[in-house]
Amino acid sequence: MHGVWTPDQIRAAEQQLFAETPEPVVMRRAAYAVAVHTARVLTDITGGVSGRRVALLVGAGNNGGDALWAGAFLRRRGVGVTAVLLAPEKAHAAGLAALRRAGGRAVSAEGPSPDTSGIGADAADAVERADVVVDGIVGLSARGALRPTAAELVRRVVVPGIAVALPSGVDPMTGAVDGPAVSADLTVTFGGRKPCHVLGEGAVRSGELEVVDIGLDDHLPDPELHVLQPAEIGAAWPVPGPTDDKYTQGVIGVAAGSATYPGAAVLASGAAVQATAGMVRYAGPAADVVRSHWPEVVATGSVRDAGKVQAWAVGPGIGLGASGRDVLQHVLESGRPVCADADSITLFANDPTLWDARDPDTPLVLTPHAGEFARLAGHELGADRVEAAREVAARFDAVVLLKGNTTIVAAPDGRVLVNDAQHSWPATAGSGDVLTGLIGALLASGVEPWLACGYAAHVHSLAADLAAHAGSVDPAAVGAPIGASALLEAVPMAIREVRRAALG
Ligand SMILES: NC(=O)C1=CN([C@@H]2O[C@H](COP(=O)(O)OP(=O)(O)OC[C@H]3O[C@@H](n4cnc5c(N)ncnc54)[C@H](OP(=O)(O)O)[C@@H]3O)[C@@H](O)[C@H]2O)[C@@H](O)CC1
Ligand SMILES: Nc1ncnc2c1ncn2[C@@H]1O[C@H](COP(=O)(O)OP(=O)(O)O)[C@@H](O)[C@H]1O
Ligand SMILES: [K+]
Repeated sequence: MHGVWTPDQIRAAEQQLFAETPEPVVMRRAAYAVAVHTARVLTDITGGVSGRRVALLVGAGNNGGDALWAGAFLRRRGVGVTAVLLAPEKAHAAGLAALRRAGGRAVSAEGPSPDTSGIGADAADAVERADVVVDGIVGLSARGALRPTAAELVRRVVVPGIAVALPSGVDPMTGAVDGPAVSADLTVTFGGRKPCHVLGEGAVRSGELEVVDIGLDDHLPDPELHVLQPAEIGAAWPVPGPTDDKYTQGVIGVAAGSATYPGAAVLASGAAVQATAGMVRYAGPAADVVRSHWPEVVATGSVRDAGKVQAWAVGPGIGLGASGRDVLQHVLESGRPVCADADSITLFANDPTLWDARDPDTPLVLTPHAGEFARLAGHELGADRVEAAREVAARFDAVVLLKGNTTIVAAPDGRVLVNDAQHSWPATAGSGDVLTGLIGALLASGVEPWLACGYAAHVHSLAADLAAHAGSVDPAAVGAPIGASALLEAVPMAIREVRRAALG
């Protein structure tokens, strides 16, 4: 599991570190790493380092200081370095002096004769002629949208960009972007991942991420967020062992679909069939359709005669009427872990007395998309999706999986997992039904609910990616849109992939 720390946590750890290692030494350590990675990118794209050109975009704080020191190190390797200073009077003095000593140049972003968009000729020239641009505009202390001159410089960058700490223009806490922002090919960050590297637009804008050790590790508290790694998902994914039979692996009950929406039942049941080996029971009006698609499912017409299960997946397509309500109430009273999705969530929002049906000691997972989340929370989902999910998880004492390009999984005790899909192929009708089946199957196997959601979200987005690329894992392959059935079909491939990662 990778940890993710807030800017405040990182800053506090830095202060502790500075008590044993002077701040300038730490900065040079960070900057040296930026220089090493910039040299690597220069070599990748131009075949060498010496004689290449780098433009540094330098803001008013220590982020600019990092960039200036990195420029000084690059000069020593024969790189032509020009620093474009956004606030010349506030530029990091020691970094600027080091760059100049090494033979680097510094120009003002706005002078001497700015064009109509406020950029000076020397600055425009430096950005235009660079092989690589290093973004040291703003780092951990970024506030709000980029100011106009910084925004204009960022708009002009067309060559590969290396972001120092984080891509400027991205909110460090939420990853949200408001106006122009750097789209980095590579982000070199220090001490640990920050929320903007794994959330929303920020995850995309960060490009490849290099986390550099600057000595913070011993000073970092528990991380704010967690990101699961494929290998740990693969190692934990339940597969049958020598002494297992169909019952020992957990039986999942699927209560989904209706005469109008039989597809939801087929997709959720199919996902449960493919996720784990045990047994899937289906209960609802789509029993015949489910049986015809998945003959291995034991299907009945009603939750009341479904038989014994270890967990329930409930909601997709059950409707908002009395029968849907009755189904939800029944599974909540079963004393088994429940993954409640889709109509279940709206039913809870419409009738809060349903919460009373729940056994307080039995885990509940809620999997809303943004619209369902607003109904459940009683307010719109804002830019801070992590805090929103955390608040609702605590309020309802449930694990909340908030769907989207970045999936957030919040536990009632405040732990948060993040799954960044890195693509949008799952954005297709019915793919949520597949996710529900995956989570339910993992719950039935006894996987802890917070992790079950994290494992399922990862395998779900990976399955979509594999399906879109017809099974190819070649990053250069071109994808094509898929439907939920194709995603479902790719689930075993995705499980194989994470299990392969676990083997090393
Ligand atoms: N401490 C250390 O030794 C180490 C620190 N490290 C590095 O320091 C970085 C943190 O440095 P920091 O705290 O100085 O702030 P930073 O992120 O550079 O930005 C602050 C300036 O930006 C400006 N600004 C703000 N918002 C803006 C906007 N929207 N658009 C435009 N400008 C905006 C604002 O300007 P002002 O309002 O003052 O005019 C403010 O002064 C960290 O990310 C890492 O890179 C590493 O070297 C490891 C060791
Ligand atoms: N832009 C996106 N990028 C990646 N994943 C997405 C995106 N939009 C939605 N998803 C994922 O697709 C699934 C959609 O679920 P849901 O909205 O419930 O669809 P449905 O009700 O049609 O099954 C969720 O797993 C969600 O996280
Ligand atoms: K930056």
